[in-house]
Amino acid sequence: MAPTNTLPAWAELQAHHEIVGKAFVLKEAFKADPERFQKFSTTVKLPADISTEPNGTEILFDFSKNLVTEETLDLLIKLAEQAGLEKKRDAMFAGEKINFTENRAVYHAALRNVTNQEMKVDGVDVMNTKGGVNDVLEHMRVFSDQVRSGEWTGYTGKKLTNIINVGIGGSDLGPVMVTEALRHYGAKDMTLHFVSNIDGTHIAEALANSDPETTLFLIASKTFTTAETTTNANTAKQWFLEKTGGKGDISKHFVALSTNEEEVVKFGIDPANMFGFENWVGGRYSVWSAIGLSVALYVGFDNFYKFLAGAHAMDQHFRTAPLRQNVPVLGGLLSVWYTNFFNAQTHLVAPFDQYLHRFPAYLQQLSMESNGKTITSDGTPAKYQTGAVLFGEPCTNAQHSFFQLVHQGTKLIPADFILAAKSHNPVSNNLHQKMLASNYLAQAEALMVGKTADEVRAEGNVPESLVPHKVFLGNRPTTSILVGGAIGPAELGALIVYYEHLTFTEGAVWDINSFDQWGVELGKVLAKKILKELDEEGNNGEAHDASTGGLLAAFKKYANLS
Ligand SMILES: O=P(O)(O)OC[C@H]1O[C@@H](O)[C@H](O)[C@@H](O)[C@@H]1O
Repeated sequence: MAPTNTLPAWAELQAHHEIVGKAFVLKEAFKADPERFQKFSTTVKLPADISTEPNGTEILFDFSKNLVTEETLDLLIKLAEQAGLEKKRDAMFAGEKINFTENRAVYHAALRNVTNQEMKVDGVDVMNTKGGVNDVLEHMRVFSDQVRSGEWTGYTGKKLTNIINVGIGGSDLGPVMVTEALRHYGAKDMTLHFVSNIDGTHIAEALANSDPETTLFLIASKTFTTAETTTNANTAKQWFLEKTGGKGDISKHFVALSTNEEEVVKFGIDPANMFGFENWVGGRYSVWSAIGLSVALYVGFDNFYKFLAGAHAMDQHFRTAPLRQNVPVLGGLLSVWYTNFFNAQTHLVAPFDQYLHRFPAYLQQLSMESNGKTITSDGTPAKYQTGAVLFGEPCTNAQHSFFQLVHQGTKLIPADFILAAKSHNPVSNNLHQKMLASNYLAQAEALMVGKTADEVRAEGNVPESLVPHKVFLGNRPTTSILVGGAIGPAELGALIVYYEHLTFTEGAVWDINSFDQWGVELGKVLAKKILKELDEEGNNGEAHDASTGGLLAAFKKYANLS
């Protein structure tokens, strides 16, 4: 396609930013238009049979505290249309190979296609084919039921209650985030560990309090060749065999979640205990696949299925809602607006929800591995900014640390705030949840209205020299997401998919391939080479630049390597 910044709507947006965007005062917009909240907010309703609410949970997306007018949204949608967003979306759902640098379809939506719509890649029905989506789901159901009920036992006949997931990147972040988010639904007799880091501390700490008789290892790796995962898995296998004096039965204690049967078998896992998926599932989208087995084990298959169903509901919304009411599209276009026209560099996501404490970390991979790209579809560098730096922490904690910069720093930090109306833990007569909600509301309002010098003075007793320090410029944009019930599996599924398609929308407009990740390769290759050098006697890194060589030599000296 033509470079995004040469599309007619881009120039229109630039002109609109000069005239309207730069001068836009959010609090004035609310005064001028009493309907602004209604006009700029949209509610998505989940099906009742999967929701935490009897009539179906509503999720309200309030975009009204963003620096936009109706004309801004119209122009952004025009840009999306000119960039071919709908065509690209439909191509993804049609199983076309839109991941063109790896010649792969991007079809993780099939994994949560709970209405069993026809979905095909290369003419093959991925849902109902042997070993396809429905078969793997059934395998996951049977296995998770057996482990949870105690029918599947370890080599001494004991129930497996200690689950260790070994995986990294998408094979870790999704399972960790989702099991934490759904802890309320988790089996009370189960302990979960997630080992990802090559730092031996990670596996050592997980094994330290584990009993081999009751431990189940899930070796989670799409490729089954990732250095961290294969090394940690081998260490786990060695530990298991040593601890059981060679009597331990690998087939009862190790299962593989992977696309690579050959490597799984080489490792020593019975293919019958392999839960497969296809290469059209990107690592960062794999929690919906067999990689989500830890979730199914922990919260039970029925809840895992509701998680998929909530995700599917958001897929349906993204596929069918008009762009102007399409929440992931609006979220993505707002990100484009701030990134490309306001020169914002970041995207803050702050869940007002302790269970969602790993949500920002999960979104970092989703967003930054997808859209941290410079090269556009024709192989030339983008002449505009792409992926923002996504960061976040749960609130209210974040308010007591980096929110200083969000309120009074020199940078524009567009922020998303997420809250559930109902807490799973309404302790102290729901006081905590009301305080949480008051902060959720107050932060967005404070960021918008700010505080003028006159308002500071009116508070009295403020020395004039302090006044500028107490001024808040305000006019800082937020999107508020309010889940109408509690965050259960379906609500969580829908929230994740909101961000997936928001990321898709950004990538479609920026004309980049959001589905590869070549940028992670260079460091991996170099690390392999350096690992050999660490063992080579007399090699003091002479082949490297002076800094790398100097550090390598110093490491060898301090670590007593020759
Ligand atoms: O699941 P695998 O094959 O072990 O890969 C883990 C991760 O490996 C990283 O190198 C990739 O950048 C991620 O996208 C991926 O999720």
